[in-house]
Amino acid sequence: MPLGPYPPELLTTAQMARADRLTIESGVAGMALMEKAAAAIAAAATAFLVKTAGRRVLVLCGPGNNGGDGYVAARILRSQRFKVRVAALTPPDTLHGDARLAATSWDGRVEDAATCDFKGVDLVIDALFGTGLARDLDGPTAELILRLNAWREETKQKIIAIDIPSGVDGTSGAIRGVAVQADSTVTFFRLKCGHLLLPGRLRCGTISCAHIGIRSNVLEKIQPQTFVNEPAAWRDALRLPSVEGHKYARGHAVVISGGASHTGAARLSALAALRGGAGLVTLATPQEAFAVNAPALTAVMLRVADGPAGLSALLEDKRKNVVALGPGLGVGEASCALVETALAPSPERRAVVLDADALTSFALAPDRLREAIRAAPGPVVLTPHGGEFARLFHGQRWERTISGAPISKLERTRDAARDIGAIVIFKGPDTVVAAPDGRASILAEASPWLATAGSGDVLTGIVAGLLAQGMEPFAAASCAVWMHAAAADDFGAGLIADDIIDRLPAAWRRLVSIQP
Ligand SMILES: NC(=O)C1=CN([C@@H]2O[C@H](COP(=O)(O)OP(=O)(O)OC[C@H]3O[C@@H](n4cnc5c(N)ncnc54)[C@H](O)[C@@H]3O)[C@@H](O)[C@H]2O)[C@@H](O)CC1
Ligand SMILES: Nc1ncnc2c1ncn2[C@@H]1O[C@H](COP(=O)(O)OP(=O)(O)O)[C@@H](O)[C@H]1O
Ligand SMILES: [K+]
Repeated sequence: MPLGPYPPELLTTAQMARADRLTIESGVAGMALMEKAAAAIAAAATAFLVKTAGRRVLVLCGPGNNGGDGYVAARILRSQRFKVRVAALTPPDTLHGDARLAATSWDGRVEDAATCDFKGVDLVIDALFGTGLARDLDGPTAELILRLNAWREETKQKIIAIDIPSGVDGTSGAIRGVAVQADSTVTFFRLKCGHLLLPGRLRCGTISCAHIGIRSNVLEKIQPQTFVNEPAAWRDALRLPSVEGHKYARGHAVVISGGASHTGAARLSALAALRGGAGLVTLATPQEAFAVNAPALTAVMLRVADGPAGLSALLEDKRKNVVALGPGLGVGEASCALVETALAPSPERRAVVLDADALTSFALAPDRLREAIRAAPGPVVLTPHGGEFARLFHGQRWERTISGAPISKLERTRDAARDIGAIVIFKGPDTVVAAPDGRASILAEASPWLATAGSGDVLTGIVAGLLAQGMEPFAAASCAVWMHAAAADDFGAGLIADDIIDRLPAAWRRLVSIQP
């Protein structure tokens, strides 16, 4: 995971605007923030130009404060003797507030961005739109961005975006019409959700976050609920084995196997639960699959449990504190009944992890699952991929709000968690974890090699393993997603699901080395 670490909180564009406002109200001049923002951009540009021995910079400025940052950066770069051109979407004398002040600090020529050329340019700074982008881009602005992206493609020259590539929605990561393809993005104070959510993340290039004089105590008023999924967000909730501990102190997870011809998935989950740190893991198998499972297990224990009655009998052992089911389970009423048994009210606060077929089985009856989760005494974690999410939460099909703003994967996950009353891990390249109380995390980066059969089954097991140890459920779900990605990162190219399990100790070592 080469990106980050980033500051922990992620903001919406509205929250970022509030952070700016609160800072300005506290007595810091808007222009002072802009000078610092521009200095960070100029430093990034200089580093790039020195590396490539480039001298000619084109700054594209928009109508708001993002454009303002651009004018100031242009001035700083010219003072460093780079050859700087500025091209603007609107004439500088039509700007307002700090942007106008910033534009007047540039005493060079201002070209019309609609017709400007990129001849001989070594680097473009994209200062068209930042967090104030309010609607889809079209007309000459859209044409300019398409021309800019084509120039980058053709010449292999680079683009640095100020705050966010223009056209990317900072809150949702959606592309509003068209968007700049940047090589590097310098944002301020905190990342915005749209920097990590797809497709926005793919437009940012490398992301860095500069401090511009906004104090972190503004966050006490803003109360962000979304976090970068990095150890800083949950490391202090992690349970490590204690010197006087024993295996039962680390919990006992039960994973339910499918029938004789579908046993591999649950075995992956079971072994991952053990590597995830559960003290004991039992694979509960139907009798018909016993002979298939038995020779394939060593540290994972095996018990026969046929149907709901068999599972109930197994769960009479109160020390079995987590049940995970779904991988290879089969879709249908039999699986619904097993899920309901796992979730059934009992004096213990047993945790339940539902994945794959355990979710799809309720596609036609999500209310039935909602009821069972409501009655469940312990925490419940659902781990859908895109298809499973769509099947289970098909009511949430709207892509935009009435005002036209895109609804993000983050908001859909948060709504789903609230609606169903469980922690939801919405998997994919930008995995989002959301809790019913509104907290959410987004993974900054994961190896695309994770898109391999059985990889999700491993994640299910890691979640179960962490829950077995009594880790707080939202933290456990986020930590599992991070460990899964860290293990894949450690292995590198050519990974299959079994390799993720083998590399979990490397993820543990990284975590153990970080002080809470
Ligand atoms: N004082 C501040 O508030 C600071 C702001 N900063 C910079 O300011 C940016 C935010 O500034 P603004 O809020 O002015 O917003 P932007 O500069 O991102 O854009 C807002 C302007 O674009 C117009 N606009 C929005 N969507 C459009 C569309 N689709 N087509 C055409 N025009 C459109 C709006 O009417 C407005 O004029 C940040 O991204 C950051 O770069 C930084 O300098 C730090 C300090
Ligand atoms: N392109 C990708 N980049 C990074 N991670 C991915 C990508 N595609 C899938 N993943 C991750 O791989 C896992 C796949 O899970 P899932 O779709 O359930 O697979 P399976 O059912 O085969 O186990 C999830 O953790 C998901 O987040
Ligand atoms: K920009």
